[in-house]
Amino acid sequence: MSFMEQVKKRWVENNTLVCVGLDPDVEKIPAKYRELENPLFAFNKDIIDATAQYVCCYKPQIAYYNGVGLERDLELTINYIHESYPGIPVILDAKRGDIGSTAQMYVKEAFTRYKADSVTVNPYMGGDTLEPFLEQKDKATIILCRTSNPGAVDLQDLEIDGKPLYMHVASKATNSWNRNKNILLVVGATYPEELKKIREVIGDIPFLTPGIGAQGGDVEKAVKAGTTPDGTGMIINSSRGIIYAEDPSIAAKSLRDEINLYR
Ligand SMILES: O=C(O)c1cc(=O)[nH]c(=O)n1[C@@H]1O[C@H](COP(=O)(O)O)[C@@H](O)[C@H]1O
Repeated sequence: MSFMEQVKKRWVENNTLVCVGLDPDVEKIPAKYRELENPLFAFNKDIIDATAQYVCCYKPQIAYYNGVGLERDLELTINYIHESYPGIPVILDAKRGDIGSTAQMYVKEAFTRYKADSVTVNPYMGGDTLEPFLEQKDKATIILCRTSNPGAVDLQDLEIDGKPLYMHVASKATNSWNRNKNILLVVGATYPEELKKIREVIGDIPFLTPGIGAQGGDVEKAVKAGTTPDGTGMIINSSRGIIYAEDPSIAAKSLRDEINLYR
């Protein structure tokens, strides 16, 4: 099953738009895990077992593994999700983007080495850098459009030909780039007005929406602005808000229920 088919199935059958971000900081996880050979994997495994029934996706951020030389923990984590919870797709958050020949290697990294179902990419080097990803018909390419951070305004909001740069990204993603219908857009929950504006022009292309929980985005505003008329169309990510919660299972369930109140 393709990434999109798996996500749509989880949206409906598990009634959830929640994505748990697997961003374990080796300095912040409890001491009992730090002594183990694969500390991040052991930590993630407990989070995954506690939250699987409440999620439509998992999203590990590659820097938490590569940055500390624990890539093996990332491989073990993704394998564990595929083996123990088939049907829950994995987004590798790597925000890649480079000339075609290098992008081919990034494709290998995401889909052959790590066996992710989808990867985040930065489109600001242009359409040719996305091609190697877009050709992977069963995988999804998740393109940064309007990000959740305060500095998103610095460049993404600059007006070109009467509309902000992020709207140009949104229209290319709806038209020329999306011939295989395997694109999603990153639009942050911290900017509900932009979520609404982008939703108005892109039809039912799904959003990956980070920014709730630790970054303070408002769930009600984000859900009302970003969902499609059938109440889906969003993958709403929380990382620190769930993985460091006193009880990650309760935190994931509460987020699912809060989102479901508004869609
Ligand atoms: O592509 C992303 O996932 C992403 C895009 C964006 O605009 N903002 C953003 O926070 N993210 C990622 O989403 C996660 C947010 O983490 P928390 O703030 O802990 O929930 C991190 O993995 C970020 O790298």
